[in-house]
Amino acid sequence: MIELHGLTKRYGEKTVVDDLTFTIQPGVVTGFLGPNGAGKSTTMRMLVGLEEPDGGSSAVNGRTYGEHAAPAHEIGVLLDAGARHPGRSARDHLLALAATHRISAKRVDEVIELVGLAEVARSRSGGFSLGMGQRLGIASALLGDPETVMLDEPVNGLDPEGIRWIRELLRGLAAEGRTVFVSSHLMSEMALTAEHLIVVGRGRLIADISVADLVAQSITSVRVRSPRTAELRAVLAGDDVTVTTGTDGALDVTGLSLEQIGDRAAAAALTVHELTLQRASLEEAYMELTAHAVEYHGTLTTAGSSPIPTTSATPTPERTAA
Ligand SMILES: Nc1ncnc2c1ncn2[C@@H]1O[C@H](COP(=O)(O)OP(=O)(O)OP(=O)(O)O)[C@@H](O)[C@H]1O
Repeated sequence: MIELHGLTKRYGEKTVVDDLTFTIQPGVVTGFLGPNGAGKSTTMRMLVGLEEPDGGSSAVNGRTYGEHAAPAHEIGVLLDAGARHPGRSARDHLLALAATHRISAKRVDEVIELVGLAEVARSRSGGFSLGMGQRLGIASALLGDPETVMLDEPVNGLDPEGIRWIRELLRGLAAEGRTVFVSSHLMSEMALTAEHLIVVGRGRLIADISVADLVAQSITSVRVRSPRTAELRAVLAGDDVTVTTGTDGALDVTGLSLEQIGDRAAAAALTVHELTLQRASLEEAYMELTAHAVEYHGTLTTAGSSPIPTTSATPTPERTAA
């Protein structure tokens, strides 16, 4: 388990991690999401004592990182896959790490096998591709068979097969009852890997929410199709109701539930050929959550997005029909 209480970090005038409080539970993969510069890496670095917080506290498996006598058995981390001597082989790199915790060479060979580096384990790691480096970083994290695993952007540089492999690996580690905390700025990836999400923007907590709840909150409108569109439009009209017509003639309705629409159509004896909930994709829900927290905008970023909900209890803002 990982616990943060009011964790805060400032660099000069800028607060890059701002009063973060949340708990990462064992048994599920928790995704740590946020735009570039949101403070994810800084948070992770503080959790393992690589940065000193300016406020708040954190604990891994019930104790601060520094209180653990053998931290590699408590928390395995991948923070920088390039952090290795290029002249050393993968095996020697792992043996050196293993020596700090009296971990056996047998365990080194096990993790090499687990991450699929057996064929290149004795070659200079300086020649490794980005993906091979990520695999070596993951092997380092797993070396101590830790209860908690924390990986910063582990899919960086992996090919599709590698991405699928890490997804299954993380889910497997969680299924064994471990705490798995993994950062990404890609919702699409986290949607497939994580069951729970911590979303941050500009150092602040935006959402602490299960993927299932985020999906449930992302219902944005109801699509209804009828051969008597004009009459249906009239019976649905109301102050807080927005009805737009799609190119195929179907109506897209916000402000009424699926049941209310069905009841009104039935009361007016209007035949309905389709009545479906339209959900924003998780990617859209995430973009809405973080719209105001994106620090570095590309030229294609649209202006005037919805306000950010500040807690998990706040529903995803509804997409307004144009
Ligand atoms: N050592 C440092 N000195 C000054 N500013 C820093 C330092 N480390 C990080 N920052 C700043 O802190 C902010 C948060 O950075 P951080 O790397 O934690 O974000 P991130 O969410 O991991 O982003 P990314 O997805 O781009 O890796 C950024 O504005 C970054 O420029």
